[in-house]
Formats: sequence, structure tokens, C-alpha cells
Amino acid sequence: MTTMEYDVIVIGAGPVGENVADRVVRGGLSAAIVERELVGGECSYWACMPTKALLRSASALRAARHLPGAREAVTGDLDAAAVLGRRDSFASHWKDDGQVSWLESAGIALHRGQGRIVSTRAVEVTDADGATARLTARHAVVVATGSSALLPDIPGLRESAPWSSREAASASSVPRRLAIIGGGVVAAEMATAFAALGSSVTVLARDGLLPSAEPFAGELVTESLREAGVSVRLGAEAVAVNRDDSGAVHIKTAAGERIEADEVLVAVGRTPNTQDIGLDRVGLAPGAWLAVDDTLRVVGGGEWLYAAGDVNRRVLLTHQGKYQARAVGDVIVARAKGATVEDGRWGRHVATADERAVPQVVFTDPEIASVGLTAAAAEAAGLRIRVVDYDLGAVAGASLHADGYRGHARMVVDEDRKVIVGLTLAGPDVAELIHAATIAIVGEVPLDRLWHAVPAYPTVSEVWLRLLETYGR
Ligand SMILES: Cc1cc2nc3c(=O)[nH]c(=O)nc-3n(C[C@H](O)[C@H](O)[C@H](O)COP(=O)(O)OP(=O)(O)OC[C@H]3O[C@@H](n4cnc5c(N)ncnc54)[C@H](O)[C@@H]3O)c2cc1C
Ligand SMILES: NC(=O)c1ccc[n+]([C@@H]2O[C@H](COP(=O)([O-])OP(=O)(O)OC[C@H]3O[C@@H](n4cnc5c(N)ncnc54)[C@H](O)[C@@H]3O)[C@@H](O)[C@H]2O)c1
Repeated sequence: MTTMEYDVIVIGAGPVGENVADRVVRGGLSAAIVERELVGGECSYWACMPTKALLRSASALRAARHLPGAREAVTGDLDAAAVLGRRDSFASHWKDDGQVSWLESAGIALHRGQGRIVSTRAVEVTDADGATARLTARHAVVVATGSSALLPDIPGLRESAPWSSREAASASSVPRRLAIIGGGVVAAEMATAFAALGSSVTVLARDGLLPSAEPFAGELVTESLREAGVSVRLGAEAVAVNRDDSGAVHIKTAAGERIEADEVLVAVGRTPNTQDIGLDRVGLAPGAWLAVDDTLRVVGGGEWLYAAGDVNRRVLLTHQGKYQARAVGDVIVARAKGATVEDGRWGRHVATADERAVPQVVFTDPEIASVGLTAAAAEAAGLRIRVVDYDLGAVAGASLHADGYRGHARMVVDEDRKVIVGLTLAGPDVAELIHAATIAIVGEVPLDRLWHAVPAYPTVSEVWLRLLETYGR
């Protein structure tokens, strides 16, 4: 067995693992990364990038159809084959050569295979041929193994060869009928994408559509999906599934309805990739999410073990995982060099924004862009809040952006501190607007000062002024 020593070993070369390794190398330490599939992880090949590529062309087409002059120039429907082809290139044709070259240029050693912790600061890597290598870390091991789609225990589901988000994101053809179990982000985005690509889509949203967003978000997306011909069944629970000999899938709901489809996508959340990474060797439970302290050290794991990204369950989003990666990479370097650890609130070595300033864009029609707390979450956190609503379509810039612009904005204000703690925008092309709100929340900019941040006329950003005017001065 080969044995090698590095300062830091990272298990998992998704966006988070790559950034941890990059950060420690930039800090002057050596790093090895262990990957069992493709360097780049879920995000690059089966999640963020391919799904957004599936959605983007339909969004551009919708935008053109809402503008007289441009509308007349649209002479055909969405070209599904061209969309799938563009998606393929955004998934790098499921090859990781580009990312491997980047690792080389960044000075990060790559070990391909399944990584397992075998003892304190030691990781064994088993490659596809069964050969093993033993890696030891002088300073730290970082678990960045991500998450996988959760398959609920519905009778017959597993045997029916359901799609997970992976099969949806990498589909090589468009099913005539697609049923979706779940009502979260994946379900909402994939219903939007496949309906536009020509599938007849049914969504079984047991807990409603986008239930953790502001309620108007789910309502607007439901309305528009229905207008696009999608059957959105709120409260419907799948209780049995089977695939018949002809290949058709039959789903029975708790209310006794029967849905027939060609494929069924299951999108009911994620499970951590910790089943087979040797957690039992260091006294932790295999299969569990890895709880971490403020500097992303694994609770109960010894001072050498860290976890970042999806696997610690703080926030299951690429940008937030990469933010954690910067903190964890830097804190490992600081500890290795005996430098000061800045672990106070908003310090360099902690991921404070994970708590209350997480931005997210759901690329549905309309787009849902949010950051911070919803009104319900703020109330549950015990804050004394005021909710300010505004019709986004009434903003001059929005009416100019598209005829019949439909949208909504909600600002949640902490009345004791007079700062914004949450903002949600629903409307076409609102994705690029949300960063202003992230800055206001992270900077804890007082409302009094925000009056001096003047949005340009006539842009959709003028919603900021309208929200302040509605709040009052
Ligand atoms: C359909 C879908 C769409 C999404 N869209 C967005 C989006 O638009 N924006 C956004 O911010 N987030 C999005 N997400 C979430 C995003 O994909 C994840 O938050 C992100 O991929 C997490 O990165 P990670 O590095 O923690 O894990 P992953 O990307 O899952 O990477 C983990 C890596 O570790 C490897 N690995 C696991 N175990 C081992 C082991 N034992 N040994 C060696 N290697 C191992 C895996 O093969 C994988 O390459 C989406 C998720 C899904 C499912
Ligand atoms: N644009 C983006 O940022 C983006 C896009 C896709 C995914 N993601 C991330 O990926 C993660 C996974 O997405 P997801 O949609 O799988 O999870 P999710 O947590 O967003 O939604 C899962 C939904 O399934 C429902 N559910 C749970 N069990 C169920 C069951 N047995 N039957 C029916 N419904 C059930 C839940 O109530 C929930 O609404 C999310 O955390 C999200 O942050 C992000």
C-alpha cells in the first residue's frame, strides 16, 4: 500500500472541497483531495449548472414573448434538442478534465477513489480497481462529501426506477409525461423546465409548493405552472408506485387519485454522504449529518476533523458551502501557523452569514430571489418585526421590463434594530437584484441610511424606494 503525507486531506472534490484545498494551498500548506466520481461534484454535473442550463432558454423565450416587437420575431417553439445540447456543454459532457487541470494548476494533489477515515488524521483511498493508498494529514482532515437525493419509503417506488435530480438534470430526452413527487426547490425548477421542454407534468406537492419561502412565492409559481399546463396538486401524497410491463409508471395518492406517467422524479430533500467514510472509526455515527462548531470543526470529532458544505447541513447551497470553505481553509492555516483565530461574529474564520443572511434564487417563472428570514421564520426566532409588501409590477422599471410584469416584494424589518432581516422578490429576472439586499442585511444598514441609497430610474431596483416609502420615514 502506498503511503503519503500532506498537511491537509480533503475528502470530496465538489465545489466546497475544491475551495477548501485551494485556500489551504494559498495559505502555504500542502493539500490532497480525494474524489470517487467526478472532480467538480454534484453542482457541476447534476445540479446547479445543468439545471440552470435547462431553464435558461425557456426563460429568454418567455421574456421575448412578453414584449411587443420581440414577440413578433418569435416564430417557433423551444428547440428541446438544442437546449439539451447546451446543457451537455454546461455539464462538460460529464468529463472532469477541465477541473483536474485546475487542481494541477492550483498545486492540489488528486487521489481518485472512495476515501475513508481509518484513524486520527489518516484516510485510506480505495480506487476502482481495489488498490488502496494511505494518506496521513499533519494538520487536518476536511469532510466535504456532500449529499445525495433522498428516496422516501413509498411502497414500489424503488422498484419503479424513479428519477432523482441526477437523472432529471442529465436527461437525454424529454419524457412525454413526467410526475414529480415533492414540492421544494428541485420539484419547482424541474416542473418549470420540463413543462417548457414539452412534457406533460404533474406535481404532487404534499406540503405545498416552496413551503419554506414566503407564501406568495409558492402561490405565484403555482399559478404560473398551472398556466403553463402543469397539474400542481397541493397536499397530494404519493402512497404507492409501480411501473408496468409497458414502462408506464402508476402513482396512487392518499386521496385515492391515480396518476400515470412515463417517468417519476423524486425530489423530497437530501441525505448526507457519510454512510461509508469511516465515521465509526472515530466514534461518530455513519450516515449522520456532521454537526460542526463555529469554525466548522466536527462536534465530537477531535480537533483535526472539519466538515464543510452540504454534509454539515447548515445550508445546502453551493455559494454558502464555498463561503464555509474559505473560512475553514483559512482557519486550518491559522491554527497550523499558530496565528490568531478570528472566531468572533463576522470574523474571518467563521461562517456567520449561514445563520441569517443566506441568499437563494429559485429559477422558476417567476424567479424567486430571497435572502435572510421570511416573516414566519423571523417571528419564530422571537424578533419584533414589521412586514412591508409591494406589488413589483407597479414599479416603473418593471412595467418597462416586460408587458404585464407580475411580481411581488416583501421586506421584513426588525423593529427593535430598524434593519432589514429578510427580503423576498418574486418576478421575472429578479435574480440579479438580490445581492443588494444581502449587502443591506450583512452590513446591518439602518433603514434611515438606506434612504440615501438611491436606485436608478427606471429600473426594477426602484422597488427599494417603494418599500421604504411604504414603511414610512
Ligand atoms: C438539482 C439540484 C440543483 C441545485 N441547484 C443549485 C443552485 O442553482 N445553486 C446553488 O447554490 N445550489 C444548488 N444546488 C445545491 C448544490 O448542488 C449543493 O449545495 C452543492 O453541490 C454542495 O457542494 P458540496 O461540495 O458540499 O457537495 P457535492 O457537490 O455533493 O460534492 C461532494 C463530492 O464528494 C464526493 N464524495 C462523496 N463521498 C466521497 C468519498 N467517501 N470519497 C471520495 N469522494 C467522495 C462526491 O463524489 C462529490 O464529488 C442544487 C442541488 C440540486 C440537487
Ligand atoms: N436554485 C437553487 O438554489 C436550488 C435548486 C435546486 C436545489 N437546491 C438545493 O438542493 C436541496 C434539495 O432540494 P429538494 O427540492 O430535494 O429539497 P427541499 O428541501 O427544497 O424540498 C423537499 C420538499 O419535499 C417535501 N417532502 C419531504 N418528504 C416528502 C414525501 N415523503 N413526500 C412528498 N413530499 C415530501 C418537503 O416538504 C419539501 O417541501 C435544497 O436544500 C436546495 O437548497 C437549490
